[in-house]
Amino acid sequence: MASVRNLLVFRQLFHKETSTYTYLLACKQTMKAVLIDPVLDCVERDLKLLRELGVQLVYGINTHVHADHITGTGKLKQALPDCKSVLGSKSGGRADIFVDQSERLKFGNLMLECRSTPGHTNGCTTFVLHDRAMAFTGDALLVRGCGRTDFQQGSPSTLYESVHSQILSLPKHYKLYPAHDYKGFSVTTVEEELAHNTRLTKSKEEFIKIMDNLNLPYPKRIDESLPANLICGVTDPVSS
Ligand SMILES: N[C@@H](CCC(=O)N[C@@H](CSS)C(=O)NCC(=O)O)C(=O)O
Ligand SMILES: [Fe+2]
Repeated sequence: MASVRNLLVFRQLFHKETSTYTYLLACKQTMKAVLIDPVLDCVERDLKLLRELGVQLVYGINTHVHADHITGTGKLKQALPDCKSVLGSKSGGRADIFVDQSERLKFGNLMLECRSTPGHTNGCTTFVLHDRAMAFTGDALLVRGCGRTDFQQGSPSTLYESVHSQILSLPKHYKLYPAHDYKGFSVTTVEEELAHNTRLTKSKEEFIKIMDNLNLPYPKRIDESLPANLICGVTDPVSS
């Protein structure tokens, strides 16, 4: 039997317009796959890649209800009826499977641990692949930054606690993969972020001040994205 280190097919995909990363993970022994944070505009690209790699999508996972783009999970489910959508239970949106702290999602012989990391939104979830020392942090932690806390259910105090207790407490060598990057980065590690994160290396009081004064413009597509993502990115209510 192949060692777990050789079991993973991994692809990091990018949506340029919203600087969103989508991750494809698949088990080489069973060819079962998951997509983390697929984007509606990129569903054809992702379906083609799944076909080319010969893998079967079992879960379309959203790390949270996104505010800047529409999720691809609803459209993927229409194309691949065996695929189930996954969302954190406190998200307030629709999905086939709701996950909570410490639950596990199995795909073939690989498994993701779900860690609740609220603060950017209530339902934000980080997915950890311990076998490969990788974590998918959504918008809770970005490379050298973090998700904003000024809309949805944002709370700087909650985000600070979440990131420190659930992400930066992982072993130092763990690789961290964010849902977005605006500065040209693709991946980081726990060790790097503990040393160099421009916000989360500060005290909690300083962090709250920084977050309360970001003054970022709202995402351009927020008005269409939020309502669509609450129903899995599709307007047909039967196909969540
Ligand atoms: N300009 C982009 C939106 C940029 C943005 O607000 N990004 C979010 C993540 S998507 S909810 C964020 O948390 N950013 C944190 C930061 O420090 O930049 C657009 O118009 O789509
Ligand atoms: Fe977000």
